[in-house]
Amino acid sequence: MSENCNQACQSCSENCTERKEEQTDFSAALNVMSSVGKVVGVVSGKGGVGKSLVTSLLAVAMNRKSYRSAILDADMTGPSIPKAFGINGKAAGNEWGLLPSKSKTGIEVMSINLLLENETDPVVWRGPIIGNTVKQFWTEVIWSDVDYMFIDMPPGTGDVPLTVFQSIPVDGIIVVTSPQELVSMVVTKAVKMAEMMNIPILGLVENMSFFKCPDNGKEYQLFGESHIEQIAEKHHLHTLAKIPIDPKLAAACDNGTIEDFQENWMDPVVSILEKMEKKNGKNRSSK
Ligand SMILES: Nc1ncnc2c1ncn2[C@@H]1O[C@H](COP(=O)(O)OP(=O)(O)OP(=O)(O)O)[C@@H](O)[C@H]1O
Repeated sequence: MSENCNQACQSCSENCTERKEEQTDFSAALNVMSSVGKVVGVVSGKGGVGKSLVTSLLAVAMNRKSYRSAILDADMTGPSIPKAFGINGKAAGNEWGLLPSKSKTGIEVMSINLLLENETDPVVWRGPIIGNTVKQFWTEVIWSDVDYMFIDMPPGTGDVPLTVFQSIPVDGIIVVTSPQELVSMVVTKAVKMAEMMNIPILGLVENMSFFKCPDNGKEYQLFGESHIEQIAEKHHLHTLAKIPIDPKLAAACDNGTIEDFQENWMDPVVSILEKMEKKNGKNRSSK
């Protein structure tokens, strides 16, 4: 038994012979210097549907509304947030913790790419190490007075999303999908995971919904007919936004100018976020 034992077996991770109960509380404490308001997880059932793009657009939209927003990039093996914001430098630190990088409009960002020697270095780590690193982004980063934190979750419903949901107090999640056949099944998996973790789902965002031809103004459903409304109805959810395929959007992500991109697709989500409740205020703001 550790000499600092406080008999709280439910939240203790020590492998100890005196254990009386299984560990059931995996929550991680926020850095004492941090202050974080509402935490929104952005998830997708599978990769490549535009989860990082939606995370970035949400942070930008809330920032434009004068809320202090931040992005915790938990997508360790495909960290694309710093690139979309044109953040190249390395994250700094002080004796109390790591400092997030700031975008040009003041959005705080922490991502594994801000810590690696070269941004092209692959993260070839086992699940538990990746999960612990995400936890450290919560416990060891000094998030200064954030109103809305968006977590770009790793795709799928595996080990790392589970660790994030268990250790970080997420107040609500947004599920990003694209209009393809498999979507119904993968959305159902993401929705079921959120339900199992007891986290409210704020709604669905369909990305790559359609392409609007600049020549004739017609909308084409390049990935086939959308079934988002039926999926939303099946799960008693709302479709919050539909984002078109837009080459200018891809270019903005590629050249780090996502903050200059002027579109109001996220406005309905902004109103939902403004009204959302904090699920559990405990341990949230420590300042
Ligand atoms: N609506 C869109 N129009 C044009 N390009 C898009 C759109 N959505 C996403 N893209 C582009 O598609 C690529 C993948 O998007 P993104 O990184 O957001 O996906 P993701 O779901 O986060 O992927 P993963 O989780 O697998 O890393 C990016 O290059 C992005 O710029």
